[in-house]
Amino acid sequence: MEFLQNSPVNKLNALVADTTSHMLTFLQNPPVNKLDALIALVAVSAVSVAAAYIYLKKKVKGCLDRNVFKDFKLVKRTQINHNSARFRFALPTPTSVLGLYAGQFIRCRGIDREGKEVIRPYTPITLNSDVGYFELVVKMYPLGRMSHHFREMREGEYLAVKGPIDRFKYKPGQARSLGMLAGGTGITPMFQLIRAILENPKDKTTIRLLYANHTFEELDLFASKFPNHFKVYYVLTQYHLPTACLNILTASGGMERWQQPHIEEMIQSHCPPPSPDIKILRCGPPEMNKAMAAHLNELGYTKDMQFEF
Ligand SMILES: Cc1cc2nc3c(=O)[nH]c(=O)nc-3n(C[C@H](O)[C@H](O)[C@H](O)COP(=O)(O)OP(=O)(O)OC[C@H]3O[C@@H](n4cnc5c(N)ncnc54)[C@H](O)[C@@H]3O)c2cc1C
Repeated sequence: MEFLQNSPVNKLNALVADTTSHMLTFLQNPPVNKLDALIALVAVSAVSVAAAYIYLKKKVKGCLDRNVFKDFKLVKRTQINHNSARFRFALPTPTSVLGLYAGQFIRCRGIDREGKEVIRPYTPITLNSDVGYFELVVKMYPLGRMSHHFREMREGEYLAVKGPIDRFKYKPGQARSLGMLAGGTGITPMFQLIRAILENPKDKTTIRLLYANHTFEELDLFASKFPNHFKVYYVLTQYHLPTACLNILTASGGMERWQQPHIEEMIQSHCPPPSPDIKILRCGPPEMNKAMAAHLNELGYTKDMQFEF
């Protein structure tokens, strides 16, 4: 009850009531001179601006706990292809939000095929504007421990989740331009960030994404809707690479697969050039991350200009 009384919404209601009562007094006792009228008008405007400020600044109260795993019910599972699926989890009420901001992710706990506990990070593709549920897109690897848990998961079962985890804190305007290097499911933290930036009309950050994959419908929609802010380059479809290189890029194992000289050329052509006001984000298989860091260092991107999810 005390929480309800002190909640930002209640404070807003109190302010609105206060403003209304001031306005009524103002109307019932019209000011005798212009100075009184001006003072009254300034007071009313100040209260209204404060009310709007509190409303806009109010923090979304999410459903997660940073220290304790909480269970969320799987309500829908949609197979995307032979090894990837979209999982929709219900939040406690239809109006609840998960409470994750751009750049943040969650940790999920599961059981591997040997019955041992396993914990892995995942990035929901939904934002706080999606109420009542959150969604994960998960690629399940044949030998992956958490992959096993997701492969076996059925609708009606619960997933243990904790968070948010925020190693990369994004603030609109923190970089003039973002370059993104993503491979496979490494797209999920990028997707969350791309959505948050493009859906915020005040955020003018430009984004260039180099994605080691085939096309991704949602990204194409963003690219056509925001041509000045967002460009995506698919490594596997836009470059007519020899079959050997395609195999190199699609498969995950082996460092040499990501060390091809043409990858540096792609970075040079499609990412913002090194500068203190840009950031290059990386997320993909470990071998890819390592090789991309080496390429970026070689091209003159300092540590401050890079971030690995
Ligand atoms: C910040 C962050 C967010 C992430 N978000 C998502 C997400 O939204 N969806 C998602 O599907 N994954 C995501 N991942 C990856 C996820 O955390 C796991 O690494 C992945 O699901 C594999 O876990 P596993 O236990 O099944 O595999 P493990 O048991 O750790 O690995 C077993 C084998 O699987 C293969 N493998 C594992 N990971 C990869 C990989 N990334 N690429 C290629 N082969 C691999 C390798 O052959 C490996 O030897 C994210 C990772 C990070 C760091």
